[in-house]
Amino acid sequence: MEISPEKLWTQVLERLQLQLSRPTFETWLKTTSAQQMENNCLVIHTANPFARNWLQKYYIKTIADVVQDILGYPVDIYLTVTAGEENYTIGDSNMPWSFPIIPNTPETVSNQLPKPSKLNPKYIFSRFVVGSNNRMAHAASLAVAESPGREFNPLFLCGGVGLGKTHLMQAIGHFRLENSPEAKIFYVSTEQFTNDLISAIRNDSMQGFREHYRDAEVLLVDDIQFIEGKEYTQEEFFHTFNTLHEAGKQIVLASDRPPNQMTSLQERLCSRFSMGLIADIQPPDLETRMAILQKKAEYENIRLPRSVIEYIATQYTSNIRELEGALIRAVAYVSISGLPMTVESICPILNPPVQAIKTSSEVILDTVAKTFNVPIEDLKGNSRRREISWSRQIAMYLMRQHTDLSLPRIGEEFGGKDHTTVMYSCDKIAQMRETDPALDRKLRQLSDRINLTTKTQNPTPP
Ligand SMILES: Nc1ncnc2c1ncn2[C@@H]1O[C@H](COP(=O)(O)OP(=O)(O)OP(=O)(O)O)[C@@H](O)[C@H]1O
Repeated sequence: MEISPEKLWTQVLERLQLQLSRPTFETWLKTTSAQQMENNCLVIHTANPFARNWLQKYYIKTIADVVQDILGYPVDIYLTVTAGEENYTIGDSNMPWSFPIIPNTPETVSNQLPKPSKLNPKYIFSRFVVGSNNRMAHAASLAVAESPGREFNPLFLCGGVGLGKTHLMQAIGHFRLENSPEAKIFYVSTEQFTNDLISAIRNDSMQGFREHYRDAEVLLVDDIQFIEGKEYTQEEFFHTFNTLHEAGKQIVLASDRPPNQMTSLQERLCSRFSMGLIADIQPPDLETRMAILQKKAEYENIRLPRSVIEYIATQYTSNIRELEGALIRAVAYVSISGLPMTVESICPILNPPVQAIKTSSEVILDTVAKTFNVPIEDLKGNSRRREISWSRQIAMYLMRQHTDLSLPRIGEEFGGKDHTTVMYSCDKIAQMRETDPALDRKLRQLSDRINLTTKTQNPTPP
């Protein structure tokens, strides 16, 4: 069935209106329109660069899913703005807040050889701010980039969420490619490695899978903690690791914790992961946070008063992704509202997260169950009823914030859900929170309640 781009977009907007909160829809989507549809690419016109970049960052996948749902096949979504901005192409490193676009891939390619992921053009050494929190990780990454396979092999980068592990890892990849553009630099998430393995088994193409990964000159594997508990992936990764290591090829791994804290990791892998250099990244201090904001603003050509930089940097202390998110929100807000860029203008929209006190999964389940009036068994169950799955997603998100449990362990707390379900829920709530003030308020209240219960249960000794 042929459908015009305008009609298609009207249907997409109708559905998105139901899925997204009102402020989100009104601010970012209401003024969009479809321009054309050609070669499986739907071109959407957005009101201004901020709306375009915001949609690109937070809603491109949601939009693509809805379009695919209506058409029955995937298409690429290309967001544009009016005159003056057309020179940007998606994935262009000059584009403010751009992210590399990974085209929707039809199912049929799953039986072909694994494809290495693209590198984010922004994740280069020159955009990385070095501070006391990441100095060693940065120096080691640079050394590895300059002489791969020599000094630190493997290089194991570890640290909390949003602290620059992926950035450094990909910077190594960019550096190598700049020096030798034909080099086989493979950047994969552990998830992708596992998926490639599964599809190789399914398609009887293990040989191709092995040859592909063992052909890497530099293998960069992100989120290696997700290999925990996956026996067969560990087995296969062990052999890939050995082949590459023996051939003097560089391996770089990133994880949210060091190898010896990864549960259900084979002993032989644990010792291999630890045999090079383990470099950890800590949360940045105030000066480093300010320098990161400053650099980001310079690259994006945004003039930020020092007072604003200082204000944002003081509010967001533990996660650079959140710090950058706050800057994006502030810039978008002043651009749309027409207010000057001052602390007074932006402070109402910058609500730093409530400091989440570490607690037990029971406290979280209990608080969410009481607040939403949903039995704990339902939170742990498989019901897809809207209010139950919504409460479950919120509980998963809060468990990520208020505990040190890994995603697979959180999945276990919810009756054995897969870690990808947990990851999806956490990402979804985190993204919605950014643009939905009512949800943000609710999550703050919940965090406050959880903190209070935890303090009451474990009062600090006088
Ligand atoms: N030192 C830094 N200088 C400049 N930007 C940074 C720095 N550290 C992190 N960032 C930026 O913060 C964001 C999050 O970083 P990144 O994705 O590398 O974190 P991560 O540690 O891999 O997080 P996760 O554990 O969630 O995978 C990125 O946009 C990155 O460019």
